[in-house]
Amino acid sequence: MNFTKMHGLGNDFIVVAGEKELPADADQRAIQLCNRFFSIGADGIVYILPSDNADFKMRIINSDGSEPEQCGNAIRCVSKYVYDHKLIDKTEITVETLGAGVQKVQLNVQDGKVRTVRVDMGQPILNGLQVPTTVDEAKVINYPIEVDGKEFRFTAVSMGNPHCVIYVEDAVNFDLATWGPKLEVHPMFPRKINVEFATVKNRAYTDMRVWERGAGPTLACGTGACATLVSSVLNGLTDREATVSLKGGELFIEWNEADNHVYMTGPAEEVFTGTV
Ligand SMILES: N[C@@H](CCC[C@H](N)C(=O)O)C(=O)O
Repeated sequence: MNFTKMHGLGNDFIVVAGEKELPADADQRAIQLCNRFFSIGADGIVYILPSDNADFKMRIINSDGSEPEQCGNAIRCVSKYVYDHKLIDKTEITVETLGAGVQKVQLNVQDGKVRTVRVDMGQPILNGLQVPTTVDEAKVINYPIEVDGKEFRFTAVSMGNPHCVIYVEDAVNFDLATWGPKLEVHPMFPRKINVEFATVKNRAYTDMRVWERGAGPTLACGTGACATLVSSVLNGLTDREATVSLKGGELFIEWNEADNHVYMTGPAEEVFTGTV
């Protein structure tokens, strides 16, 4: 299998193009090839496939073999890949996702290569049961949750995939490894959840660290950054445009009042190619 190793702010993927559909053993391949000690190593495998209603279809498999509905950093990598590898010759493209519909992407090209990518990530889903959580409310904002006798408060947002955002005093030094995995599988989240720990620095800047469903602690999460901005607006903490600072770098996120869509802008990088 030919592959290209790519990343969005250190959230890294084995990108595979040229297959017609997802391989039957996609889960096992991901578990094996994403292993950082015995194989290539990555947070997931991303397949660029043909689509009937968009320029391309993207499917992503997490490093534990599970398939999420959407991935913000992967969609930027896919968009860079198809342009830089000349599979397409335009700077406005569409990418079909499993659970977030067809997304519109704008490529910022300099010297013939894509440098940054702006993605229309669609409308956030806020209904508690639809995120999904077990909370039957139109919005789940600053809601209590108990883990091992400790109470947190979370805001639930789906960007196609489920997120819970928790505000802490110091996200950068927060004990992600202890609380992330416990919250990921908490019974309030029927399809598990991505967990964002955030600290708002000012109305336009937020620190965030993420524990991803199916991948653990990653250096960045695009959908997580979008969920964090939406949560911060719902909690009255930031404006509708803000920078979210992750371990691997910064993403600029806008939640447009007119169309209710969330827009994410950030880089994508190619690291190396190989055959396995
Ligand atoms: N890293 C991603 C999200 C990948 C999927 C996630 N682990 C899930 O299971 O929902 C991003 O950049 O959005």
